[in-house]
Amino acid sequence: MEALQISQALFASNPSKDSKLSKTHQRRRADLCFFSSSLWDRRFEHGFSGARSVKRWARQQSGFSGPNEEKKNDGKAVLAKEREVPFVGYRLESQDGKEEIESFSLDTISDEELETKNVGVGEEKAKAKVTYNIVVVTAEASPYSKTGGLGDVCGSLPITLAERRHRVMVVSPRYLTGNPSEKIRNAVDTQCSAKVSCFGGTQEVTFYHEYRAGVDWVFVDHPSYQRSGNPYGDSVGAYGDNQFRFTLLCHAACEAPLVLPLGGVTYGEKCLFLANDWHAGLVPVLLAAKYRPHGVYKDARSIVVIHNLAHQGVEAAATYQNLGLPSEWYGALEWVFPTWSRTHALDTGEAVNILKSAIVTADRILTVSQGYSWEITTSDGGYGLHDLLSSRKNVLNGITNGIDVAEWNPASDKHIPFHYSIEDLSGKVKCKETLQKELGLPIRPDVPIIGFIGRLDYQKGIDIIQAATPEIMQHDVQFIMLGSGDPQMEDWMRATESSYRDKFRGWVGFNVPISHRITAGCDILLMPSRFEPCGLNQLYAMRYGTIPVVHCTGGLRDTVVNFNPYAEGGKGEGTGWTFSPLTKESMLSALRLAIGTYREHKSSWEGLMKRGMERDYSWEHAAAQYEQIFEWVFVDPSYVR
Ligand SMILES: Nc1ncnc2c1ncn2[C@@H]1O[C@H](COP(=O)(O)OP(=O)(O)O[C@H]2O[C@H](CO)[C@@H](O)[C@H](O)[C@H]2O)[C@@H](O)[C@H]1O
Repeated sequence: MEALQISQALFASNPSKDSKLSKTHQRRRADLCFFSSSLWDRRFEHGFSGARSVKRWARQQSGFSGPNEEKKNDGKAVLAKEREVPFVGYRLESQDGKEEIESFSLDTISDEELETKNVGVGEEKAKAKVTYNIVVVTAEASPYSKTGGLGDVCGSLPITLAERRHRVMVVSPRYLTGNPSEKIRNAVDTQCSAKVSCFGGTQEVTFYHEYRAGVDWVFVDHPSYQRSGNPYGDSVGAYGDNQFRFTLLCHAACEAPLVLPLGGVTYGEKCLFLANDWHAGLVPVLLAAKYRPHGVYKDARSIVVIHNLAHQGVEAAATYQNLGLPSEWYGALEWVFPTWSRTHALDTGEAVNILKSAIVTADRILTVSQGYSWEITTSDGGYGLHDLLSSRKNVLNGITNGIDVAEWNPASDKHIPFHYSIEDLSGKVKCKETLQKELGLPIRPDVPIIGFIGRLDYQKGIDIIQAATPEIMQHDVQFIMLGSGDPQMEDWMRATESSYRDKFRGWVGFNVPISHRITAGCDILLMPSRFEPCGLNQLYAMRYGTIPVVHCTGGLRDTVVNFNPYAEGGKGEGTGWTFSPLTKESMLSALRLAIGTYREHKSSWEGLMKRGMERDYSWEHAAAQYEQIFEWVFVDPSYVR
């Protein structure tokens, strides 16, 4: 606080400097005078060293002066007016243009009402009535970076939110080596940088930007993101400095709305941060501890979105001092391991837990299905955080993920050899034959193919698959697994392939086109996940007429309806099989039912396929539910003031 007073005094007593500042700088300084001296210094420096380039870049982006053009990455220019003029803060607007807020409750509203209120009728995309400036902070966003479902969600939900007229920025690292999409290289250097005080020094990050599909994709550039391997690790294991890398991301993401004049205007302080998983977990803490005490981000809100509670960003307690947080905020991150999990007698179990800090400081908490939102409040599913999560139950919601229905569409998928639809399924049989040929399996359209796609991780129940494989192989089936992760499991897949040459294929690696071809070519998708916050592969499978056989947990329980052949006057209902408990025996009996139905009851099988294919998996419905949460988060005062 002392530092703050000094910086303000200095500021006030130096009018000569003021006169040299442009109006923009003065405006920025008005924001900045709330900052502590170190923050102020950084901003001040930024204002002089970076402002020229920021302004130049802003001109390119917005056409504020000079030709009214916006330069695209391919060198072509598009009129700035084609881009909807951004706004600062959130706006309330009814269809006839008058300002209005209509509030309704998710608990009381029916799905049909929600459709007509927000999802829209007919072909035209729905527009939100209340729109916000949204900053999605994430470790991955497809197609720029993806190791799993987090990338899918953060690559597609923002586009739907933007289509609904929210102003949306996605902030993620600019990974350059390893397994990045070439697309990340299209982003242009904004020549705008921020200095972050953490880990005992000052780190400079630079912002890159691409405006695509109505979304501002912002990439934080720093040497620590330029590694071989994937975003989190390489063949040796997880990177040792992931806490550092994602601390930088969080600091940078908090700066981005203040300093980046995207489309000519910054997002400003009245924005809503969606902090995804532990990697973005410091964002709510930074808002509360670093910015709000200085009057900045007082009107912002934050929601932590939990895609996977098993990963919490836990490190030794001593690392707290590296995070760039005031010492008095230690309690927010403090985490003590239970005695039984300590490694030796002198181990005090003291640690810092980044996801925990987000849970205790964010304004609201979201998970990616309703089932999972309940599971995480139980001791079985809460990974030690269940009591904390239960204590915030009133702001904890679950919204089932949607999918990118353009990328995952069997009628137009660029990765599959033949297209098909609910009206004409013939292309699926051809996809199956092509897949068998591609993988060197006997080409037999009559044999059911079982598929598995996913990280080779304990979460995904791969040990159950491993235990059940000898019995699965006794059936006349083919089994294809695609995955990477646990090296022992990778070896097991290779060994199993050589034991069952005509029945089993194990593709070790991460390959998006192959995942599409397996989804299209298989008949059954197996997901014995131990827990599954939402799960996307079962959604992709159902959209592709591939029948999911899943453990009845989390989002799998919420999205797969168990097959009942007697329902609907014998027409049957359901879209797959759900089994419980998670044992080899119950998985095998569900698989036996599926295989038997495939062989003996062709019309029931076709019914299963069609019911799955006709469901709406788009993000529209979920986006409307997100908007309800956005409305609530701004109705309440911020949780930490
Ligand atoms: N080897 C491989 N090659 C190619 N593609 C591969 C692959 N392995 C996995 N994938 C792809 O990665 C994605 C995995 O998504 P999931 O939702 O099934 O799981 P994940 O556990 O990563 O996500 C977490 O976040 C998501 C999003 O919220 C939740 O749905 C989920 O339950 C939660 O565990 C899918 O697109 C899948 O096709």
